[in-house]
Amino acid sequence: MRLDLHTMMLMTSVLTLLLSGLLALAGLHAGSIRGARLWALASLCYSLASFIAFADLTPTSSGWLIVLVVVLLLTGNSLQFSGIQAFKDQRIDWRIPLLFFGVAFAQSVWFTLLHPDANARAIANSLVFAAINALCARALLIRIDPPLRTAYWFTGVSFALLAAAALFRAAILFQAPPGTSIGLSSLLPFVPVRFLASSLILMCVTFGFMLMLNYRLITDMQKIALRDSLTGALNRRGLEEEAIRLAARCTRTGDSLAIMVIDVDHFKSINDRCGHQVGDKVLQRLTAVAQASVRSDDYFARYGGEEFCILLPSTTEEEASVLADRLRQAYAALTMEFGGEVLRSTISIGVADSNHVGLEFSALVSAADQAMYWAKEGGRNRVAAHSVMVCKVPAMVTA
Ligand SMILES: Nc1nc2c(ncn2[C@@H]2O[C@H](COP(=O)(O)OP(=O)(O)OP(=O)(O)O)[C@@H](O)[C@H]2O)c(=O)[nH]1
Repeated sequence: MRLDLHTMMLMTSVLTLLLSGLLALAGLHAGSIRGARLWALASLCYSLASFIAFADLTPTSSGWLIVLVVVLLLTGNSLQFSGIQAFKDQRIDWRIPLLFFGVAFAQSVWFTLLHPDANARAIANSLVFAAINALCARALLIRIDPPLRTAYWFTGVSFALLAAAALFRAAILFQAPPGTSIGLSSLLPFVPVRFLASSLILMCVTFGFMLMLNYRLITDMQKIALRDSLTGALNRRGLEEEAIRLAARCTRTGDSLAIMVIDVDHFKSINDRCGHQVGDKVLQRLTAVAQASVRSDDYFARYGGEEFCILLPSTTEEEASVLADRLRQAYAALTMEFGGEVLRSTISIGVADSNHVGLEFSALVSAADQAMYWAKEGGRNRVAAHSVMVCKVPAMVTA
């Protein structure tokens, strides 16, 4: 089988142009996800470079044409790196693409005008490409949760292969007798194979970017589905998922799992007196106070209406009651002001733990809910612990 270099260049040019369009379209509908447009531009640079190479690169091509192709390829590579930074919500450090662009341009001019040496130029170019591809690989081969990890690593490994190929090319050129050219204009038989391999890996990089976009959209949607839109806290579904995970962990470790059910006192009257919007703001304030008082491995959620839950791993009912009372006091001390009207509100909290009712989530919620109603019955603005209430006559634990 004979590989025709020129046909492959044209095919690469057309395919990268198509992929550029696809990435641009994906970027249009990717919402807040950044990076896709930079990758689309990068693909366009590769398409142009391949087309110029297809149209004009021959053994007698001028050095300037090669400079143009190299600069386009390097611009594409640098834009890919900036796109990765943007995708990861990092600040784009434009100094890195500028540095690579400057180095490639300066050394291309040096080896074209002042010190014409095709081999030395190709070695220098290969080293610059190896460096930027290695940077891209390093930015992607990181610890990250699945499913994004699959896409990151697929793309990162593709970049690592491109870096290795560029280093390999530099090593071969270094050992070649002066004057040997293994660039695209070379007539050596392995050049088409190398071009095909590089083009395929480049396609893998672009598919990797699409996979990254796709997986990011999926994780963002999953996050939205598990969050309450008013408070930003976990919603009931999100809490149930975390509860299943925590119950499995507690079964393994033997730790206890505690739960608080929190309900705003006389919330209906706040709504009736001040309006629904003020009611919403009160729920947001309570969320802020609760989130400030929970530990990083506790899970705070809006369970529904004006009822909230906190799951506390490795915590007993007694410990949770102390935390609950601190939260109750912090919220009661809060003075809220909405449109000139000063408002104070209180909460009632029911507490239960897995040592008394088991690790089943529904059993935990219903025990804490029952305790919360006892707290309401006892006069509100209180904490009630389920096991204490079950053993004794309904009397308040703290008030
Ligand atoms: N503003 C606002 N109100 C809500 C929301 N969800 C539920 N509510 C209101 O919360 C109120 C709950 O009232 P009730 O269940 O009677 O309880 P309460 O007035 O807090 O009385 P106690 O719980 O007995 O202290 C209802 O008026 C609901 O309309 C919400 O997202 N925003």
